[in-house]
This record gives sequence, C-alpha cells and structure tokens, in this order.
Amino acid sequence: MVTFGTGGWRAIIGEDFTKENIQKLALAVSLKMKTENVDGEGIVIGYDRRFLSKEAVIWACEIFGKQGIKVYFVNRSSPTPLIMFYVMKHRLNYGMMVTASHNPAIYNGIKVFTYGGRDADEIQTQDIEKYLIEAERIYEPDHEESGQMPPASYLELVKNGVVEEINPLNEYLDNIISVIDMDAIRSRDFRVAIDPMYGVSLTALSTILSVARCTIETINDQHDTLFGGKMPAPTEQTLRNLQNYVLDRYCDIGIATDGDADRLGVIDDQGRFLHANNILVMLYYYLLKYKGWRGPVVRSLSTTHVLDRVAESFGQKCYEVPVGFKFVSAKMQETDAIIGGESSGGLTVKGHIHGKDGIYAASLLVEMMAVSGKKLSEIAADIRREYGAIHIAERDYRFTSEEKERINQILMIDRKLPQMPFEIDKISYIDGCKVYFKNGGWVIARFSGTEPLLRIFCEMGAEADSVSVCSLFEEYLGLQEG
Ligand SMILES: O=P(O)(O)OC[C@H]1O[C@H](O)[C@H](O)[C@@H](O)[C@@H]1O
Repeated sequence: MVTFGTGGWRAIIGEDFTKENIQKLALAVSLKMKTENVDGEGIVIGYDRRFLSKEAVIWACEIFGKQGIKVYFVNRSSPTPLIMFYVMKHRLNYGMMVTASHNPAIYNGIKVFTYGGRDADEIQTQDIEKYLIEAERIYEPDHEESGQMPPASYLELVKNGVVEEINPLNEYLDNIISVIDMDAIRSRDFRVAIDPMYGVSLTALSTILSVARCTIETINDQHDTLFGGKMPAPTEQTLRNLQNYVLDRYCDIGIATDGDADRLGVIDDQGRFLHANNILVMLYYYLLKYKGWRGPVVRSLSTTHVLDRVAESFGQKCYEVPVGFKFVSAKMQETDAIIGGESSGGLTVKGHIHGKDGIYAASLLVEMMAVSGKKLSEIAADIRREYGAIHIAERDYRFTSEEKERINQILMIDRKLPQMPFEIDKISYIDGCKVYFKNGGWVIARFSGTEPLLRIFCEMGAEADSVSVCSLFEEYLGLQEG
C-alpha cells in the first residue's frame, strides 16, 4: 500500500516498497497529470544511492512511457534539491525523487514535487492517494523480468525518446554559485571536511567549495547502501567520526548531509556538533545582521523559539507551522519570509528553491564564515550572548500498535497532561500536543510522519528543565526510549 507521510511515501524494501507499488504510484501520478492536462510536458525523476533506487525509476519509467508521458530521467544518483530545482527552473508541474531520505537502510521511498519544485502538499498527496484507487483497478504488471540489465521496454523507451536521460547538475551548481559570495570565500583558504554519510552530496558540495578555493577533505564517501550500519541522518551520535576528523585535521568546518542531501549537520572549528536549530538561528542572524536583509522567518512547531527572539530584535516576525517542509515553504511564500527551516535539519532561503537544501545551506554557512570574518564557534558565542543558549531535549520512542492507540487516546482524544512544573500559557493540537509555558519554554509530543516513533521535544531556559519536562511526559505516558 502507498501512503504519504511528512516527507513523501516511505516503506520497507520488499514489504511495501515493491515494483508493483512503485508502478501503481507512477500510474496514479500519470492519471493525475492527464486529468490536469499537464501530461504533455513530462516529468523529471531522480534517485539517490539507496538499494533499488535506480531500478525503481526504471520501473516507474515503464509506466509513464506506457501512458505516453515523457520522463526526464536524471540517470546518476543525485541530491533531492537538484530535482526540486529542475522542476522549478523548467516550470514542470511534477517531479519525483526515489529516496527514503534519512530513514534506515531497509527503507526506500518516493517524494513527489509539484509546480515551483515544492514538496507535494497534503491536498496533492491526498489527491494522488485517490488516483491510487483507480491505479489499483487498472494496473497490469509488466511481465518482463528486470534482472541485472534494464528491461527491454525501458531501453525501447529511451530509444524512442520517451525517456530522456539528462544530467542537470551544472545548472543547479551554477545557480548556487551565482548567489553565494564566492569571492569572499576564495580569499580565506578554508579547510572543509565533508561527510556525505554515504549519500549523494559530495560531487555538488566539493565542486562548489573547490571553485571557492577551499581545501576539501572527505570521509564516508563510498557507495554503501547500508550507510556504514548507521542512520544517514546527521546527529551528534552519527557525526562522531566527522567530529574527530575536524579536530585532527584542524578544519574550519565539518559538513554532513543526510542520505539525499536535503538536510545538513555541522561540526564547528572546536569539534562541537551544531544542531539544526543552531544552524537555522545562525543563518537567520547572518542574513539580518551581516547581509542587511529584512523579513520574517518560518519555523516548525518543534523548532527553537530563539528564532522568535532574533526576529523580534530586528523588528521582524516569526511564523510557526506544523512539522513538514511543505508547510514551511507555503508559509514562506505567503509571508515573504527570508528563511525557513526545521529542527530536523532542513532549511531554505528566499530566492533559492522552495524545498530544503543541505548543499546550499552548507555553502551559505561557509560564506557566513568568510563575510563575518569569524569562526563558527565565535558566531555561536555572539548569538548565545545576545539571545541566550538553545536548550532543547529530544527523545524518540518506539511503540506497539496498542501502545500507539493508548498514547493517542490520552494525548489527542482525552487531551490529558501530566502536572506541569511551570505555568501554562496555551496548548495547541495542530500537530501532536504542544504546551507553551508562560516562561517562554515549550514541550511537544507528536507521532512522526516518517518513522514509527513518538517524538518529544522540550525547550526551556535551562537544560535541566528541558530534560525534566521530557521525563515528566515519558513517565506519564509510560514510555521507554528506543
Ligand atoms: O518528525 P517527522 O514527522 O518524522 O518529520 C521529520 C522530517 O521528515 C522529513 O524529512 C520532512 O521532509 C521534514 O519536513 C520533517 O521535518
């Protein structure tokens, strides 16, 4: 079965991520494109380095081909933002990327993009799910065995020009190079460590940074569909090697991207992990203070409120949306925000693509170091002095289906809460249950839309309070971290 979550469709390979489901999804998208009369313009499709990603595109091509829809196939593993960029630049109505982003290696999935290169929003994905019912009815499997070689029907489609293999990497890179202050970086002789986490960012990142005359060092760059046995998600735990590397080689910055390069994680010059919340605050501060930009910021419900303080100090507004970049980018457009992002590690800036881009964000951070003339640790210290430190405790919990029902009943239906140690200002149920305290702190408990997890995040003025409020929820709901 194909169902969409926070960031596209994700499923376990061999369970739901199967040739049949991939082709049914391709059929549903074809039907939708036909109804909307945009089938004539074609669709762009890319893939990451996961197991079966390339094969999945070939299977999808067979369906689009049969439906007479042209496929622009980016036939080399690529970053998700490159596909979003292509959809935007070539004014296509649809694009697809085969990836399960930061999920464990046993997962794969498909992200669908719509006009402007945006993540398909809920209305669009619900619509696709409706077309899936029709696709179920009319789907006929292709009886050709694929084996190791591309199936004959695929080769035929390429020969007939229905599938066109393309490589738009240059367009994407030139676009980033044109908006980043490469001259400022050029003169600084930075040493940059890159950890693509076995994913797809290396070619793009190392090209941009080499053009800017940085010295590049890389780790974890080989193709490994098991991601070295770790999650391809940049966290403090997964970036320990990068941390050591940055210190050993005296790097100015360590940059890591997730499996499909739309998110990033950073190690500063002192070997400290910078959480996505810190990166987002830094870049907003940089745009306002050093580049003189003015405009609001958009963040998700589980992202630091220090952004609100930065916005206020520059006379700007901070907007809050549910978790999911589709909500962030829609709000950015509505409010003309200059930056938007999430604590899960994705951000974008006005003038760039409408989705998150770890490659662009990393390039902007390097620009920030060059233009400000400060080390990452120094900028972080400036921000701490002016706005206070970010103290967020984050926990993930696994659950059985009965437990899920029980937790949902308590939190979302009965709307019960543990006795809180701080005065409550308001409670929101827009996406999970978020409690806002009068002292500026907050806590949220919500079910992930990408993994079978309950996530609890808490931000308070003091680290001990963040931890204790998380624990309070944990005990009240009878959870065990895992
Ligand atoms: O907390 P989750 O529902 O798992 O979502 C975590 C993240 O997943 C994906 O990467 C989405 O694109 C993001 O927008 C989201 O923040």
